[in-house]
This record gives sequence, C-alpha cells and structure tokens, in this order.
Amino acid sequence: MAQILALSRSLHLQHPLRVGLASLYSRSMSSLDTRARAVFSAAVEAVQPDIVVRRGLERHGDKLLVGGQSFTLTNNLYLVGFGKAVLGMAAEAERIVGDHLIKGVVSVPHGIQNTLRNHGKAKMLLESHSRITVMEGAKHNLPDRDALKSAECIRELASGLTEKDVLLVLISGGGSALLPAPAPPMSLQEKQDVTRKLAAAGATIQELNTVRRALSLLKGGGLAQCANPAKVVALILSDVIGDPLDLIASGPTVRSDSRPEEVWAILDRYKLSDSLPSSVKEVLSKARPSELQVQEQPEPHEVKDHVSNVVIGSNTIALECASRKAIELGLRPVILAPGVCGDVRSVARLYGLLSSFACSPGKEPPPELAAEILQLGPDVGIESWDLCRTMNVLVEERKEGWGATCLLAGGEPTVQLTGKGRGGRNQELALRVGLELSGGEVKSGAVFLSGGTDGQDGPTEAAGAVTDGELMEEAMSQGLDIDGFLTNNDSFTFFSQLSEGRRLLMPGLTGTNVMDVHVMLLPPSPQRLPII
Ligand SMILES: Nc1ncnc2c1ncn2[C@@H]1O[C@H](COP(=O)(O)OP(=O)(O)OP(=O)(O)O)[C@@H](O)[C@H]1O
Ligand SMILES: O=C(O)[C@H](O)CO
Repeated sequence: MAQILALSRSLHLQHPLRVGLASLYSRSMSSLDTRARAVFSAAVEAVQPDIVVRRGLERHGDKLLVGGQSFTLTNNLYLVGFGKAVLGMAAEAERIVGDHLIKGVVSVPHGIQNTLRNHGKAKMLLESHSRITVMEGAKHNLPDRDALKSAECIRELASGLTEKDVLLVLISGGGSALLPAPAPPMSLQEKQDVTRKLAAAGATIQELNTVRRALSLLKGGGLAQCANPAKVVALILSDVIGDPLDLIASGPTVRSDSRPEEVWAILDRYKLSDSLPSSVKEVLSKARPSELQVQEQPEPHEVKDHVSNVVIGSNTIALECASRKAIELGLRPVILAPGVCGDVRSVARLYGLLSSFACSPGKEPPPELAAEILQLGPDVGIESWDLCRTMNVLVEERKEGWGATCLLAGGEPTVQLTGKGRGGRNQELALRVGLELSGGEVKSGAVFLSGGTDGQDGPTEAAGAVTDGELMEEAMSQGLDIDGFLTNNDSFTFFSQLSEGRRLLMPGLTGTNVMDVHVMLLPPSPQRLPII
C-alpha cells in the first residue's frame, strides 16, 4: 500500500484511483493526527494536580511518607499553597490527609474557582466544609493588594507553628505573583515596577526570580524560615526548565544562595540599576541573614533537617507518560529533551531537519543533516548528547524498519513579537514546523503537535495546533497567506480560519502547567509514507 501511495503521489495520477488514494491519505494523516492528540492528552493527564499529589503523598495510617521521609500525623498538619495549579493540589491533599489538617490557606489566581466550575472541574475545588481558606488574587498574573493579603495570611500561619507541627507547602507556576511580600521599606508598587520593567526588557525567568528572591521576605527560603521550627514539606509542580528548586515560584522553601553582586549584575544588564527607588536600593544593600538549615541537594528531592522539597510533577514526568501512551498506540517513542527553548524559528528548523533526517531517501541520512542538527543544539537548549541519541534511534529505526516513531520533547520556546495579531508560541511553532514539513522535496508524512500543558497558548482559547506537510497547500487552496499571518504573529487567527479550525488543539483549561509538549510522529521507513 505504501508503494502504491508513493507512486500515485510522484506521478500525480489524474485517475479515479487517485481520488480514492487521496482520501485514504487524508484518513491516514488524521490517524496520525488523532494519535498525536492522544499522546498530548496523556502528557497532560500525567501532571494533573490530583494525580501528582497522590504520587507525592503516601499515607499509611497515621504515617505520611513523602520524599523518602516519614512524618507522624497527630492533628498537627497545616497547609499553605500558591500557584495556578494549587487549588486542585489542595483539594487532593485534603482528601488524603484532611483528618489531621488543622488549618490551611492557598493563594490562587483571580477568578479561578468560577473558571474551574464553568469548565466542569469541580474535583479541583475544595469541599464546602474545607479547613483551607481560598484567597484569589494577582489579576493578569501580577501581584496586587489581594495577593499581598494572601501572602500575609500565609506568613502568619507559618510563623505561628511549633516543632510538633508539619507544614505542607503546595507550589506551582505562577506562585511568585501569588506570594508577594516586599521587604520593607519597599512598597508593593515599587517591587512590582522593578519586576515589570525587567520582564518587559526581556529578562529570563531565572533572572527575574533571582531578583524577586532578593526583594522578598518569603521568597528564597523566607517562608521555610518563618515556619521554623516546624517540619516543612513542599510539593512542587515545576514550570521551569531543569526543575530548579530555588527558582520555581522563586523558591520560598529553598534557601537562596545568590549573592548581591549577582542581583546587581542582572539589574545592570537591563539598565535598571540607576533608576531604582531608594527603598529597593536599601533592601538590596542588606544581605538577608539566613538561619535556614537547608542546602541545595540534587533533584528531585531536597531533604535537610526541617525542610523537604519534592518535585511531584514536571515536563519530564509528562513526557515519560506520553511515551508510554505512544507505545500503547503502536508508536516507537523517543524523548528528545524536556528543556527546549530559544526562538521558535530555530526550534521549527530543528524539527524540520529531524524530519528530513528520519525520512531522507537512501540507506543513511546525509551527514550534512546531522551536522546542521548538531549546530542548532545550543540555540535551542539541547545537548549534543541528546541530539546524537535521538538521531541514533532514528537511524536504527530506518535500518530495522520499526513502526512509526513518536518524537517527544518539552520546554518553552520564545516568540519575538513584532505584530499585533492573536497567537501563542505553540501555535506559531506548529505553523512554522508545518512550513518546514511542506517545503522539502520529499514529503515525510510527519505530523507535528505543539501544545501548552495549561491548555492556554498565549492569550488565546487554544493550547496549540497540529500540522503536517499538507499545510501550505491547504492554506493556499483556502486563500490564506501564511507569511502574512506569521509577520503579524497571528497564528490563532490563521488556524481558526484554516479548515474551520480543525488543526487547533482545544483541550480547554487543564488546571495544570508543566510548560509545553511537542509531539512529532514520523511514519515508518523505508517509504516514510502515511500509515493507515
Ligand atoms: N500573538 C502572539 N503570537 C505568538 N506568541 C505570543 C503572542 N502573544 C503572546 N505570545 C507569547 O505568549 C507567552 C505568554 O503566554 P502564556 O501566558 O501562555 O505563557 P507564560 O507566560 O509562560 O504563562 P504560563 O506559564 O502560564 O504558560 C509569551 O511567551 C508571549 O511571547
Ligand atoms: O511563579 C513563577 O515564578 C513562575 O511561574 C516560575 O515558577
């Protein structure tokens, strides 16, 4: 069948058979499309707030096992949390250890309870008799008065604990904005101005959170310090590449060891040092003494005296589960890397090259392709080792004729906004990869999906999109000019108009966030044509 399809496509048959083959072809494409979507869903499912909390908290009678440590529960449990996924995490934690819970406070995004209710996610809401107080704030992901109040309540709760108590801290992405505690004499407005200017100047999340830690009473280990001498167990859902404990939500339970010079270097880099308000300079001039007894330990668990930090959900975990789903669907999985970053143009080029590498005719892929792939590595945050390992799998696959391959990766590429359109980095990446796959002389039949695990790509209702080598023809036949949409960063409008939006990925709000997931399905060699 594959040979017949190859023949029909190369000869451009003007025959009824061609019509039949064309519909067969589009059915097989949609089969890969469906599988790519199923693999993405499995990735998201693996990091649902309730699932990650169940994975992290093991209960045996009055013993609680977490991060390799055992705690005895004697009605001595308190809970705090901050982040976009924390409400669902708190609901599950209360189901597991609610009988020993005295009190809790969570700081969650403005409007989240209504949004979850409207999306049929009641499981992520707390019961009416819950001991946990839900405080909403940080409209538009910016720290505000409401978030300040929530942070104050969390600080008060932590500060009143004794050595008999256990404080469970739930942390997820968005936690920095939801736990603002400006170090005096700085005001919230002054602190917010600094972080807003840094973000607008293009500072990375690592740079941003290094500065945030230095300006806060609770970040950079401040919360764990307040809770001393109670035992602190932090369950962390990571939204930062590499899962750095001290940077996720600015590490409120991880002692910050960044030096003041490091903070000044960042402010200098973005030309902000001279315009800082005197209150901010005053805070930065005082090195915050740290009485914390925690130190950096290798991931994923950090255990030192009274503080234990455990990563319970991450992009890596999502990719591993996606990979298991791929096997179930008859695909051979290979995980490229969980930390893809850099400009979407370079990332799209990489996927285009990998597809050509896997599908080029002949016994071996041309060595120039491998060289170009390796050259791109540093631009997209992928180690040569991971690229070589992935290419080896693709070569083996060609030689041994395994089934379709499912290439998986994750991370957070960036888009340089030049236009005023509606879109997101996932839709823009999918669009650019679609162009790459449409451009080659030999169409690989590959299908590419890029999606944000939170279900929302930029300020749009879609999480991402699914594309393939037919994209260009499809757009042209519908009078859509891809270049125009790209120049205006208008990927959402493009995909909404194309074929009635069938290529959009619309899972709705997922209630979790471990950055983005990329899935590229490569049909089996030697022909690399669509499979049925
Ligand atoms: N029109 C657009 N086209 C492409 N990308 C866009 C567009 N508008 C915004 N973006 C990108 O969307 C991102 C912001 O959206 P989003 O809130 O999904 O990401 P985020 O800041 O990483 O938040 P989260 O961690 O919750 O996913 C930025 O990277 C921004 O460059
Ligand atoms: O809250 C934050 O700081 C970001 O989401 C990174 O964790």
